[in-house]
Amino acid sequence: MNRPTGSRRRDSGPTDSQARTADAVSAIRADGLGVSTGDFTLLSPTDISLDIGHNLVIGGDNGSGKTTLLSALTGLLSPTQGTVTVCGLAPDDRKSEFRAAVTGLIGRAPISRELTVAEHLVAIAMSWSLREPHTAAMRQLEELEIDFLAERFAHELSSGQTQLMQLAMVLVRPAQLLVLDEPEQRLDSTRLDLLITVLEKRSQNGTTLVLASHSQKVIDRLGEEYLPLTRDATGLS
Ligand SMILES: Nc1ncnc2c1ncn2[C@@H]1O[C@H](COP(=O)(O)OP(=O)(O)OP(=O)(O)O)[C@@H](O)[C@H]1O
Repeated sequence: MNRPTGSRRRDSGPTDSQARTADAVSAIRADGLGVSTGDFTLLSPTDISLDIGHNLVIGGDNGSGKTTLLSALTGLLSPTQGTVTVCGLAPDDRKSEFRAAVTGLIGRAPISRELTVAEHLVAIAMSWSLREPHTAAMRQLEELEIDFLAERFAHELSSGQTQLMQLAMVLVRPAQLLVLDEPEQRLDSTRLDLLITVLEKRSQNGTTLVLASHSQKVIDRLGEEYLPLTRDATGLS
């Protein structure tokens, strides 16, 4: 059974309003959540109890089930055993109530060759009815220090710049809970420090972060709760 290895909560804890909300609903409640296909285990049974306003980093070796777990938490994949709620809802990425509460980056988000970097973010900001979508888009690009790429087409970027753009596409819209799969991918150490600072700010503003990561820096700075996944014997091939 996978379980978090104990709490490393911030001294300050959640704000009063977060605590009140947490009384009513958890960020994540998973009991024996598992995924298997035939006799092969993708994710061994996993328990998670995470309060709103706290962060979870999921670690573990390659193939231990991190992406599978994030996919189950975001409704991209259905668990084959156990139960799970996220922000009090059954994960279903086609339900507008769930999409309003939970967003994330798992793998690559689709991009259009017809749109510039800024236009991708403006489209997302408009779809979430942000009042000044262009301003919101530019602010987000500035926060990740890629505003100089605003007028480039999205397919004209380096791999690290593409990663930052994809993170910006997720960060530009509001969400209670943010799920990121190995956000450190393809980032140099300066950009990784910047990303961690941006995520710390989101966390301080009340967003719950759920990250999978191989980066010790991410684990140390964002992993209030740490869940190292292990593969079940039946998962070894
Ligand atoms: N579509 C699939 N069908 C069958 N098995 C799969 C599928 N996707 C992943 N797996 C297997 O499930 C297990 C967990 O994969 P997963 O991608 O969740 O691991 P991970 O911890 O995210 O790995 P990494 O650190 O390499 O990203 C692996 O053994 C993998 O080979």
